[in-house]
Amino acid sequence: MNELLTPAEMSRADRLTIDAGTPGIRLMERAGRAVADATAFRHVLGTRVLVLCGPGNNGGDGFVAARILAERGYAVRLALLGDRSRLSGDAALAAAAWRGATEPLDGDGVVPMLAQAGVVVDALFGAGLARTLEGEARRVVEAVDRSGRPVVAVDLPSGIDGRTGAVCGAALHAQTTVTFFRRKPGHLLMPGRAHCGTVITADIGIPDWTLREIGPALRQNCPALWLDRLPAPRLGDHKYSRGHALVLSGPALRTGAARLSAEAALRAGAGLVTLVAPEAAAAIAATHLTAVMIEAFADAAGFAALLADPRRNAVVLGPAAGVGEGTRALVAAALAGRAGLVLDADALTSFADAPETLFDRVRGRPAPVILTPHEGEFARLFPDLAERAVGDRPKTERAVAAARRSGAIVVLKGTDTVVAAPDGRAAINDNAPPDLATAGSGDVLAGIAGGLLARGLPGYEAAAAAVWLHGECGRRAGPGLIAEDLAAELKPVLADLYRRAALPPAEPPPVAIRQEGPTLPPRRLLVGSQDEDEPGGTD
Ligand SMILES: NC(=O)C1=CN([C@@H]2O[C@H](COP(=O)(O)OP(=O)(O)OC[C@H]3O[C@@H](n4cnc5c(N)ncnc54)[C@H](OP(=O)(O)O)[C@@H]3O)[C@@H](O)[C@H]2O)[C@@H](O)CC1
Ligand SMILES: Nc1ncnc2c1ncn2[C@@H]1O[C@H](COP(=O)(O)OP(=O)(O)O)[C@@H](O)[C@H]1O
Ligand SMILES: [K+]
Repeated sequence: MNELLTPAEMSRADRLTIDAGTPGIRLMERAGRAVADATAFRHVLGTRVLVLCGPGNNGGDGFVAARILAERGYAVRLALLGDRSRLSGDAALAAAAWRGATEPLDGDGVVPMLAQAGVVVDALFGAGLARTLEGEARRVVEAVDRSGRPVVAVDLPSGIDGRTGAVCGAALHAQTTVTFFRRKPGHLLMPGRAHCGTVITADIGIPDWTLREIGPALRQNCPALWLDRLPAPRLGDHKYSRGHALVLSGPALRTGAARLSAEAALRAGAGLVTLVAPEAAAAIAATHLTAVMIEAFADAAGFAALLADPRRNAVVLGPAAGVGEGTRALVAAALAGRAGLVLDADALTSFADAPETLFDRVRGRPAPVILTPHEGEFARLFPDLAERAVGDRPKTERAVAAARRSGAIVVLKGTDTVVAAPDGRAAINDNAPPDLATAGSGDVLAGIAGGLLARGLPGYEAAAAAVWLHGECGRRAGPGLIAEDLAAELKPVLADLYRRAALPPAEPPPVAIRQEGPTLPPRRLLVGSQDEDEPGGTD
């Protein structure tokens, strides 16, 4: 269930299913029924429902939902953007089965309709949104948003680009979004994610084999991607078999960032962690660290000598390391060695003037390199791929392009952190709370990634697991968290993961929407992971 389908890939899944014998109208019936279920789940009988339909199949789903809700006894009012005679295909069939009135829809007329509505079903535009909203379509979307009425969005909140998560001129904010078969990148990428509310993924009868044909590259970051590479400690393990991570400290007054990384690497399960520091910094760090060991070095040659022991299999370099030639030399020394490498913060910024000199050393290196830039650092290394430079190119594509260019695993951080590999794999993370936007939180992430490299995880899996674990730690630590709180949360988070890994494989997910028969009670739907209070929890 963690595959993400672009609208083009979804339309291919649709086409493959239809070609294999399921009529399109049946898919639309199930989609509309899922929307009706989700609406009825949150809004009791007696709520006035306003269904706003657009000119395509998204509108067709709206006609079906309207019919089913009316059959269930809801007072339903339906308005259509554009001319009914221009509806075609399945949408025309769905409209023909709607027995109520079809009112015209425009920016002025919708205002009194909204005043009477208890809930709005947004079936204006979904996967087929093709350009910036303008004219009446835009005025309607803006009026609905201004009204503050709860919105159940069909597939996507109208105005959100399903491929990129971008707002195309204007976009609704939904309380619930019901999508079909698999989520779309726009449900996870910002700002789309902030418009979706709770995302429900309904099974409408598209078979999983279509995914094999399509081969989607994008995933939601979740344990299924990497849990098999993260075994619980085993009988017979000893600390050296669990790997040894080195974390580079900054100078005397800047040791905190590396200490955060080092403790996180140890909590993530590296058998040993050594903080390596210039003399004066080592003395200061020594007053703060216990299980983390400390070694001092004088210069890049001394640092390289510390890496010579092949058991030292992971290095974290960058947090508060300082920007300039000194850090560049340390990065070069680390890249010349055989350890897996996490380059963060100053280790990235130090190459802003000549990123190719970094990438030249990364490409073809046998051990993995993980780069963990936030958007600012990313723009320094990949100016042509920066958010501001690329218009509507989504974060996923920018991260994959950067991974291909650099030869590294790229973790492009933010609310919607993307992990990308040079081979084109990419995962979008959605479990991180905004509380993580606090000083030092990125240092903890770099440390977790380094700890997982030390444990032997491959680069992509280490990076994706680190991002997810970091998000879970943030959720557990909760509001008011500071970076110091995060690493300790790895204990319960890992305990839970190991328990999960030891369980027998899960039952296949329940069929979401019953296809025929009476339409009354809401049925089980498949719900996004963050939404335990939705109908997925009932049956
Ligand atoms: N795929 C599946 O498996 C299933 C898909 N299903 C449903 O179908 C939906 C996709 O349907 P879709 O392809 O007809 O696209 P949709 O979102 O209705 O929009 C197209 C219409 O909008 C118009 N239009 C576009 N942009 C515009 C703008 N800015 N401003 C104004 N107009 C604009 C565009 O006009 P045109 O570009 O042709 O001028 C066209 O008329 C999908 O989201 C899901 O809900 C389900 O039924 C179950 C199975
Ligand atoms: N609004 C947010 N929601 C979720 N995670 C966030 C948010 N803002 C930042 N983060 C996460 O917090 C971390 C911040 O890292 P970074 O910007 O390097 O900060 P620092 O350098 O202070 O450690 C990253 O992992 C980022 O993904
Ligand atoms: K919609």
